[in-house]
Amino acid sequence: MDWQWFRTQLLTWYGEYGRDLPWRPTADPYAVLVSEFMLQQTQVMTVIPYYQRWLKQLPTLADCAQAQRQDIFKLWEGLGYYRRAEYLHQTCQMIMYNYGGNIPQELAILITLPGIGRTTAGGILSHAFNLPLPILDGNVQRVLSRLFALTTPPNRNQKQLWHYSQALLDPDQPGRFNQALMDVGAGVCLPKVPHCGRCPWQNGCMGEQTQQQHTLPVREPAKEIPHRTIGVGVIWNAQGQVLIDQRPSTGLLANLWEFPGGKVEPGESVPDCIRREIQEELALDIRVGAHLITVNHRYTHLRVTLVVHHGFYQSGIPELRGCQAYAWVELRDLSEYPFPQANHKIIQALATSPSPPWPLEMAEGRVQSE
Ligand SMILES: Nc1nc2c([nH]c(=O)n2[C@H]2C[C@H](O)[C@@H](COP(=O)(O)OP(=O)(O)OP(=O)(O)O)O2)c(=O)[nH]1
Ligand SMILES: [Mg+2]
Repeated sequence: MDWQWFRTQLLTWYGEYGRDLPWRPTADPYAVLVSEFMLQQTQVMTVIPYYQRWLKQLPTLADCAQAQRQDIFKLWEGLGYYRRAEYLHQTCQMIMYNYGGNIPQELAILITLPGIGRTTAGGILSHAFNLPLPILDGNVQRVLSRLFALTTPPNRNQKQLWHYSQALLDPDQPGRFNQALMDVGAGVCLPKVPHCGRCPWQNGCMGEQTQQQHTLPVREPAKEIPHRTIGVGVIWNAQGQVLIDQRPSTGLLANLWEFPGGKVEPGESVPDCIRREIQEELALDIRVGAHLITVNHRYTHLRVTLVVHHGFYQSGIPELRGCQAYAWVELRDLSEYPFPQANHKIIQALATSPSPPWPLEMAEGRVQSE
């Protein structure tokens, strides 16, 4: 295989068509680290404003290490996969306290840090330190599967894919090479419609030569995503504040705030579910009132239908039974807390209903879907 041909083709193409992205010109390893975390599972266009805001508020690794958890989550809100925010925070703290504030330049060490897998480590080391380490995210897996006509589904073919990513990599300009490879994946070798006519590797692509560019990579049949109906209560107290709680530090949507509630059990009505959940999670007695909104939302591994009712505090002192913290807050202060994506519609519905004191039971229910 003439690896040099692939390198020259790609880097020449990149010089002309490479994207102008805010993290590309930087030589600051911390800025590269932030960009790599944000780009895990998230598209470039979505990441850009988050990246810029993050570096404005936390310009150095030390700033990030010392930041409050709450501020970290707030800066990440809306970007999804919130685990990444927590890992990035922890990683910066570990680099600060265990490695004197310098990002370790050894792959074997770097991948021991929270949230850093081989691809993220390769991205950081090649970009920030120009070390010859390959990457293999979803886009790269697709490009390589086509380029070498690999007919095994990528999730069962990791070893071979890593091998190709390493073999192709330009040892002199690994940072540029990896960036260019990502641009091919994001702009040319697209999942549904590969633009082979614009590809720097067209003449060397075994997938195209065998007319498999539309069928590769081979996908394994997708699993059904389970669906759950969730009863959710917006509980009001006599001061016109509403009750929110912070989800546990592990599991789905860890550390985010929510309106208390949970899964409706078989045969249970939604109001019964809300009463039970608030008893189970916070040990409070409430009365359930009018329906506020129903929101359908799809997370990566779960689809939920949130059936939201108003509710009224009756009695009890909150106990933290299934959550980390709780707070009674004014409606206008809700925006200070990081919530799951699906909650924006709930908060919007609250903002457009009349403010308390008002006959809460009379509130009109509205149904809204995806
Ligand atoms: N309670 C609640 N759940 C929400 C909100 N927003 C949101 O996306 N959800 C999602 C997160 C979860 O996938 C689901 C709630 O399920 P859960 O995991 O809390 O269920 P649960 O209380 O029955 O807990 P468990 O018995 O499974 O531990 O709904 C919200 O404001 N309140
Ligand atoms: Mg719950």
